[in-house]
Amino acid sequence: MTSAIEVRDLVVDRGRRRVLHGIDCSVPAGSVVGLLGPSGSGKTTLIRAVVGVQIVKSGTVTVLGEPAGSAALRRTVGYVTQAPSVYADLTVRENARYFASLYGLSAADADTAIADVGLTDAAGQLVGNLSGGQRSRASLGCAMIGKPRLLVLDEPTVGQDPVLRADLWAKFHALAAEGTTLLVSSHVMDEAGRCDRLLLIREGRLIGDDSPAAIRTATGTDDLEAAFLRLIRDSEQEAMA
Ligand SMILES: Nc1ncnc2c1ncn2[C@@H]1O[C@H](COP(=O)(O)OP(=O)(O)OP(=O)(O)O)[C@@H](O)[C@H]1O
Repeated sequence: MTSAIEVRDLVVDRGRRRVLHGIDCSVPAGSVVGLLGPSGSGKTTLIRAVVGVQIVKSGTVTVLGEPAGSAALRRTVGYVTQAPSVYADLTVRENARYFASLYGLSAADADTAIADVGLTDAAGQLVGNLSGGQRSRASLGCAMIGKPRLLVLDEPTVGQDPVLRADLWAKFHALAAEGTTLLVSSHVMDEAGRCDRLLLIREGRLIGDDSPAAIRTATGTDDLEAAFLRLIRDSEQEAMA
């Protein structure tokens, strides 16, 4: 299977601190890959390197065959940050139609994206009046409109109720089945089992890179949270040896 993302020996410093310590990983095309780790472990920094907005100290990040951040990737990579990037003084529909127009797409395409994120009933509402969870879904819908080949989502399910979270994950897999690659960060371990593969990061180092099933087998536990803890312990023992 071809890789949508190849990260080789990536080192990133932020401020005076080393935040990523030589990350190596690849993300297979057409899959949903979860990037999981505790708060402050480096998920957003790795994501920023993938979308090409992070200054890197050394190493390479290749996205869809191009260096991360290349002009050629602007139309093919979608990025949804933790802070919703939609206009608060426009309605959901106006936002979606605006982003659709940037891609030369129709009002119907905008309406489809709104439906995909479960916001049809709120389409006429000003984004500024939406709940936090609705606002992040509006942002996600707008990022999906241009049908990017790679969709990078930083904690997209924060603040969503369980039914909506399940719907969003079903949508992610439907997009992957059509060939889109999704890199989805989360610090909620119960979402890990929904991914095709997992990248487990801790203190700027990758301590797991496999399918949930393989991680369960390797750690001898069905509970992915317990598996993660076991991998942390193993990596600490390795570091001390
Ligand atoms: N602008 C910055 N300047 C200096 N250090 C930063 C900056 N942004 C983040 N960091 C540090 O880099 C480290 C990794 O942060 P990052 O945001 O990548 O973690 P994260 O895993 O995404 O966390 P969270 O789940 O809380 O979003 C943290 O120690 C953080 O304090």
